[in-house]
Amino acid sequence: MANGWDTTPYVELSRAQWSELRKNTPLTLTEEELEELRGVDDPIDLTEVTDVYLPLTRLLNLHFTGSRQRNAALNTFLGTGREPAPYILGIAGSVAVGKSTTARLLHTLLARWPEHPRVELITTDSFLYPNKVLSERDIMHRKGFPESYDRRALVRFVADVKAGVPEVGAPVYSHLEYDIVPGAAQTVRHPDILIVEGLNVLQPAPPAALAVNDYFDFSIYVDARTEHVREWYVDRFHKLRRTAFEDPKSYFRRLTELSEEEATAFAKDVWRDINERNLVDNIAPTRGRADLVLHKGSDHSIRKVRLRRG
Ligand SMILES: Nc1ncnc2c1ncn2[C@@H]1O[C@H](COP(=O)(O)OP(=O)(O)O)[C@@H](O)[C@H]1O
Ligand SMILES: CC(C)(COP(=O)(O)O)[C@@H](O)C(=O)NCCC(=O)O
Repeated sequence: MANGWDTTPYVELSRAQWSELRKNTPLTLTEEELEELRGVDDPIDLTEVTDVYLPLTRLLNLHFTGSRQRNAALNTFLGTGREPAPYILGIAGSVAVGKSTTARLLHTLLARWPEHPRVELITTDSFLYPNKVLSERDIMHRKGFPESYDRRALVRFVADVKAGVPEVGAPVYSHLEYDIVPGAAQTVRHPDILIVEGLNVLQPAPPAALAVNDYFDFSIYVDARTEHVREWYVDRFHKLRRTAFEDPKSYFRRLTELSEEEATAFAKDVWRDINERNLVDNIAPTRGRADLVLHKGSDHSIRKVRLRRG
């Protein structure tokens, strides 16, 4: 408080308060569609879509419109007739926190608004160096850490989309093969909205360079207590052992042969040595930079929302 003014840059709302802000936004998703979008071991239900995601799409729709108006003002000033630049939305958070479910849900929900039907999603794993390069640099155990990504290529990709390049290509990462797929590519074609999801998307740039978040119009950090995310990581690991790892093409196939106890110990070690370290050292410190924080409780459900207002 300075001179009686509330100067904190954040508004923190309980889930109940936030859900009021849905106003009359309609629910456009069915139970079957949600089933398709839900990540491995993510218990999200339609109540959470209604309470949390509908107000969020309402906010993003308003913000998108404001951003288009700002763009148009600039074009009028410059006397240029450029098409409006794509709106870029970043989504950050730990491994196993459920970022991909948030990203996939927003992808589907935002595309159902008439103002922005063309929404594309890219995950930053596409910009991980291939395993061969990671091995040569002796950083295979650092997959997911900032240095394991080709950050220049990622920034160039987002800069090109933002600049209105009609077709922008990116590599493809396979969780199954645990590597970049040789020769595979995905193409983003001038969307209304591009969602960029990944662990490190809120990391600041090195001096005199630009970071991917310099192109973001809005950013979301998916947050939970570290001990809860660890439990989710270990539970998901067990689930993956019974599903994806059974695939003959899975990089992790040998892990299906471990006993339950050995598997728990293995997952806890990977969590502690890789993912928790990355969370504590690189990811969590970027939370304050997000425009919106979705905070989850121990049962994965979103309990609080923090919005940056200035
Ligand atoms: N080893 C794996 N095999 C198959 N799918 C995986 C594996 N690890 C993670 N995934 C899937 O990849 C996606 C991204 O996971 P992750 O980076 O942990 O982020 P988050 O849980 O926040 O979405 C999720 O949909 C997850 O279920
Ligand atoms: C592929 C990931 C680095 C996430 O990539 P993102 O799309 O968030 O950039 C991560 O899911 C991962 O595989 N981490 C390595 C450690 C582990 O296997 O848990």
